[in-house]
Amino acid sequence: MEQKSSLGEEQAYLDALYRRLDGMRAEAAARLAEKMRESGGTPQERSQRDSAVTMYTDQVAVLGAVENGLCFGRLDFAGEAERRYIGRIGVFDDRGDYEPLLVDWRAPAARPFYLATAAAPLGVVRRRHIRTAGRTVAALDDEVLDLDDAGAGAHDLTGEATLLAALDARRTGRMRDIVETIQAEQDRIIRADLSGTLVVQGGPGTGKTAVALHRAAYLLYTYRQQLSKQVVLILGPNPTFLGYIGQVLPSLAETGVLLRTLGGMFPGVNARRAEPDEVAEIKGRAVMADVIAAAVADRQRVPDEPIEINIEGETQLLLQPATVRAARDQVRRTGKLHNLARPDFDTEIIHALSLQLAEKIGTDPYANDALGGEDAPGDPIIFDEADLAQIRRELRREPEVLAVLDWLWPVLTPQQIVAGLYASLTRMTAAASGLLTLAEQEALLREPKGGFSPADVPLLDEAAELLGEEENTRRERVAELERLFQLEYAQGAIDIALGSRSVDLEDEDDPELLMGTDLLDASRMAERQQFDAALTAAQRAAADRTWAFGHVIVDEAQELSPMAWRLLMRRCPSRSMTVVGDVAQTGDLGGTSSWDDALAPYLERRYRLTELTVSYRTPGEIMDLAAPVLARVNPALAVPRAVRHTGVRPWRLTGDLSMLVKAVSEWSGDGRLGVIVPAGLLGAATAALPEAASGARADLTSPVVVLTVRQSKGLEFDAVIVYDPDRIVAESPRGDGDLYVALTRATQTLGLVSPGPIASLPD
Ligand SMILES: Nc1ncnc2c1ncn2[C@@H]1O[C@H](COP(=O)(O)OP(=O)(O)OP(=O)(O)O)[C@@H](O)[C@H]1O
Repeated sequence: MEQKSSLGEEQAYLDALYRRLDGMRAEAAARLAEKMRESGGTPQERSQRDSAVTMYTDQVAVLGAVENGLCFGRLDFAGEAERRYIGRIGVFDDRGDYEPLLVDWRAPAARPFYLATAAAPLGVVRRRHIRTAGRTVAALDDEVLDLDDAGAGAHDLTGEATLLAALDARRTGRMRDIVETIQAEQDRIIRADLSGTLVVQGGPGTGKTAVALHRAAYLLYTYRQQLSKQVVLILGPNPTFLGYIGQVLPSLAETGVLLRTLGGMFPGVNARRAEPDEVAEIKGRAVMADVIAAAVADRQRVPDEPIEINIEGETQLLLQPATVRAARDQVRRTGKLHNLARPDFDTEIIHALSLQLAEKIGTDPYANDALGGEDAPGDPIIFDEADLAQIRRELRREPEVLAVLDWLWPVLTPQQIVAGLYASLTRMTAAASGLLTLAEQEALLREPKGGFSPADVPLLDEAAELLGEEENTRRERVAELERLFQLEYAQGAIDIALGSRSVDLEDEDDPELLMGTDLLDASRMAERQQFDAALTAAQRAAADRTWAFGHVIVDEAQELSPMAWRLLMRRCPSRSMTVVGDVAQTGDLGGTSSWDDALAPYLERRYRLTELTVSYRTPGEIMDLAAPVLARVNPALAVPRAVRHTGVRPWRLTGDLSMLVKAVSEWSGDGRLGVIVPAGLLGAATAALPEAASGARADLTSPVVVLTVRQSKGLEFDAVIVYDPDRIVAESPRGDGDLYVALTRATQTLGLVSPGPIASLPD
């Protein structure tokens, strides 16, 4: 009875909240439409109008994103009968004195919702979880924070019933936000200080990714002024993963974040080339910074023999190796970057050539005499400074001189340095001898066609740092990107006006690929804004290789190579970072098994390490099976405590791929099944299961998905079948870590299919 009246009471409150939300939406949409209709005006007016369009577009997006689960909690405080409703955004009454109707979950006033316990109630007497379906209240879970209950419950879970309902829910192939059930240990990380580097170590399913995303939302809310200008970067391991998490931030009403993989961190390059793990490992080594530096230095040539240069087809000058060496050393001493130093090098060489030319003309007055040889030789000519300047100007126009300068000190792009290295063993050896073995150097050689791999990106970045960009190249690139972004931006504004949402997901494909509305509309609108584009800070950051982010969040951070860390640290000079990962799950050969090893070069030990200890994903029965594998990977790491047991032990079948096919066809679950196979069997397994989605860009919303361990990283499925665990272990030096990852992807059930007895797992 009491429950029923409470439901009615909460429904009435919810109805009022949604009415207010509808009102706010209508208002924002009307303002946006009005601003979009305006045209003309002074440049300043146009720029103000564009800022307003950006602001209202954001507002419409935010208000659209909070439809589901707008309000999910209520706190009742002791004494003064105060109540606070907690939700996705803050909502104020539009009448009277603007009473808060809903407190944003990120506001300090909402914190007791996540932290209050019976032992430390923070003034709260009751915490209510309001579960909704659309705009209807579906259920209420009350916790009375009573000291008599303090210490009860195995895990001190907050809102246990709501949490378990969320954990038991079928997976959709897209990650959901956890804003309704954030646990205390997670809340402390989400709201940790912005400054400094925070490392979050946690076993599989402890909510690291969820925490990282909510932290981004929290930081943007709390430090909006600062971070909306400087942008928060979230770096994830692969495009599938970014697709998986891509909806979380918009559902939390945050769009001002840049999501990227390492392969997308060099503007203008879409690094998707596949390569063997062993090759990626070599490219990730710290010593590659020296190899790239040597490769740049190697392009500053000193010839073995004097170079003959013909001036106007008649006078021959000789450029001596010693002259070139002296010029090169002189220019190197200035410390300027390679491309930016080229004019200095030109000056040195032209100066030397001009003296030579002057001397030639001076001692042979007929040399340049158009009449030639009739007159008697005169006295040597003395050149003054103006004559010499004239000679230098002429030399700078001589095609042969220019060609020689280009050969001795070419202006280069980072792509030319890196691809040039891979294209020639001579170049490779010149740069890498003493740093890499000959076999390693040879392993890096490759066909020039086919683009770059993700492991090349830190090398391109390193080269860019050493080359320096010529201002006009940079300006041209930014202009081109601005043009594309104007188009995207215009499209985004139209999409939002039509009520759909857009995410700033990494665009792996054609950046001009527009969806939804008519391209013409978008380009017309882009034209209108040609001169005063309202690029968002995130868009600017995406286009600018040297952008310094306000905060960087790295997920699956254990996979980053030393070279990748180097790139990332350059993008985050403030070292305000959240580094999230599990050193037991490292799969990449260039990744780390120790946070100290990875971070010491930049931070020494000045980082805060915190741990997540409870696994929300993986049931106890599966965690028990995985525990001995973890002990082999790193006995010092604790097995996360599973938050729930399902009563279903992992099952096993013996047989080959046909047995796997049978097991998949007999799977009767109505959620999603992940089939994890050794990398060497992906092709065969995909062929055997033609209905399943598969591979690097698998559609995770399909009922059955076939993946390698690497591809399954960070993902989860209702049920998982792992095929041939021993082969997974045997395939890589990090095989035990891989098996640990594979075993811990299921939220409900795990099955093992193997051609024989499984040596890598206990019976
Ligand atoms: N407080 C919570 N409330 C509800 N669900 C949660 C909570 N914390 C974590 N989860 C859920 O547990 C699952 C695992 O979370 P997540 O993927 O963030 O873990 P992870 O530590 O990143 O795992 P992995 O190391 O395997 O990548 C997700 O479905 C997530 O939504």
